[in-house]
Amino acid sequence: MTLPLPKFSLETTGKSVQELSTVADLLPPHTPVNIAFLGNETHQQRIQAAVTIKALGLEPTPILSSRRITSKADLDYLVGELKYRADIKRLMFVGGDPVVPEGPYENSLALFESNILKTCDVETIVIAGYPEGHPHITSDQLMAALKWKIAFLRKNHYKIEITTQLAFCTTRIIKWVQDIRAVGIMEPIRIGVPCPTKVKTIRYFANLFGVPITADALAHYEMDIADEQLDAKTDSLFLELAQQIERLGIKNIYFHLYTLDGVSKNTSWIQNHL
Ligand SMILES: NC(=O)C1=CN([C@@H]2O[C@H](COP(=O)(O)OP(=O)(O)OC[C@H]3O[C@@H](n4cnc5c(N)ncnc54)[C@H](O)[C@@H]3O)[C@@H](O)[C@H]2O)C=CC1
Ligand SMILES: Nc1nc(=O)c2c([nH]1)NC[C@@H]1CN(c3ccc(C(=O)N[C@@H](CCC(=O)O)C(=O)O)cc3)CN21
Repeated sequence: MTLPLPKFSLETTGKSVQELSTVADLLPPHTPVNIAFLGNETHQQRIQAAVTIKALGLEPTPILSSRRITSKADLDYLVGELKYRADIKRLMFVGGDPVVPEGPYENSLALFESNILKTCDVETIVIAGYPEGHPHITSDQLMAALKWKIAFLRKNHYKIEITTQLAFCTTRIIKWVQDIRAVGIMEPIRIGVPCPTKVKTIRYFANLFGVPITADALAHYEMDIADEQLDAKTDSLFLELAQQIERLGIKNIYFHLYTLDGVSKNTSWIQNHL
């Protein structure tokens, strides 16, 4: 079965970026690769990851976690190095997990209002979407913030993309996409779904990110029968999403692949579905 993965993007971390070399030759040139902003990694790792991704002919998309940026100098240093050393064209902004911000930026709205966007001179700004909601932020709050960010970025003439949090439930994903389109947000949406990954790993990250594992997800991933050490499947979720999106005539939808057991594990899976 060939699944539709046109123009997909991937996510990596500082410590696992080297693994990308195993798939780089298979990927379309300039495939966007997000660099997760993890609390236990350093700016050096994030910058090196961007340099590595660029050298592989792919497009680094560093994520800035607003709440983990400790000062304006910290922000200027990180973004300056990403621009200078990896010539980044894309940057993703998220609120970030710390309950109390570690510096002056409470959320991505605050980062937008600093002058970082002007100084970093990137073409595409990516913001987050939450098809399954967020454990600490209400849907109304998320929608208000999304509208604010879109209006701000449109006014400032950026290319905009929305990349979603890990999501498992086709019904909720489709409903969320329709809600976004219904308020006139027609920009590209990359739906964040996991590649085949150990059931144990999926449960761990879903719990960490506050994404519920519904009955729908259990069925789509065959997680209801799977051993914790076996891989959860992904094909039926992909196919069903793609079919529904096509049937409903929703345009500008892509997939963002989370390779939570490491990208080298998913090399042949990605290759088979390109
Ligand atoms: N999608 C992803 O790949 C990632 C998502 N996150 C999650 O994203 C959340 C929100 O990110 P965005 O949608 O970019 O938010 P945002 O920065 O655009 O803010 C949206 C609204 O949520 C509030 N908010 C943001 N972070 C919060 C938090 N940790 N606790 C309570 N309220 C918060 C903001 O004040 C604002 O009202 C983060 O808190 C984090 O849990 C974090 C890292 C990566
Ligand atoms: N609320 C929230 N916080 C986050 O930090 C976050 C999200 N949501 N949503 C998705 C992204 C993806 N994130 C992550 C976080 C950790 C790994 C990670 O540790 N990966 C392992 C790879 C696999 C392995 O070999 O086991 C690594 O070592 O990099 C990957 C993606 C973080 N992200």
